[in-house]
Amino acid sequence: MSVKFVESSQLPTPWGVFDIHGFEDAESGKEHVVLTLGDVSDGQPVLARVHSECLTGDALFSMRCDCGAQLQAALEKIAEEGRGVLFYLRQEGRGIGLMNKIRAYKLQDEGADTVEANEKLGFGADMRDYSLLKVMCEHLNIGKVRLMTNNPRKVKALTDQGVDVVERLPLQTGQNPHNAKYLATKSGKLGHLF
Ligand SMILES: Nc1nc2c(ncn2[C@@H]2O[C@H](COP(=O)(O)OP(=O)(O)OP(=O)(O)O)[C@@H](O)[C@H]2O)c(=O)[nH]1
Repeated sequence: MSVKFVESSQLPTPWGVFDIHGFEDAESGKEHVVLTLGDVSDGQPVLARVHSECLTGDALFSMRCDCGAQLQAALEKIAEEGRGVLFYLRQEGRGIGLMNKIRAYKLQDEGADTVEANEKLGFGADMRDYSLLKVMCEHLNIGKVRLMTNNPRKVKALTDQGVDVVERLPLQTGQNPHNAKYLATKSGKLGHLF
């Protein structure tokens, strides 16, 4: 594992002043960030969100997915509790990258669902790798989490790396007519729990 901690600083947000921790993967050149609020290293379960980058949803307000709404809801919930962690992983497009995600969108415009579109481009349905979470959790001394997700793969990924997921909290928000088919495919083909 070539992921290394780089530096920490502060990040004021509309929901409070978070700490921001930078990590880089020398092998892939990818840079990731983790936001924390409060003392997350005290051994108590930490309210957590593992979020994969979605430039279109997180930064450009896209309604084709539920990513931006989930990101905001997660930060709000962490702020409400005054303690928690957001792992922001730069695995755009479920790991296929931004340009390929736009190619996949075009195929979806033409009738494919989100899984078929990935496959037509020669990718698996979900190419994400969560193994870097181990280094991040160890660095922050996080051993137990209450995970905000609808995705059972994230629960398994953390558990496989020795992080105890003591609770899964559904994160259902951002549904709209533009993402109805996408969300139905996630629950029908990708095993998302809704
Ligand atoms: N390939 C592809 N990726 C997409 C599409 N729509 C959204 N994404 C990506 O899907 C990922 C969604 O990430 P998350 O919200 O962390 O994960 P999730 O699997 O939806 O699980 P939870 O939100 O935790 O329930 C992001 O990387 C998005 O860029 C799409 O149509 N095709």
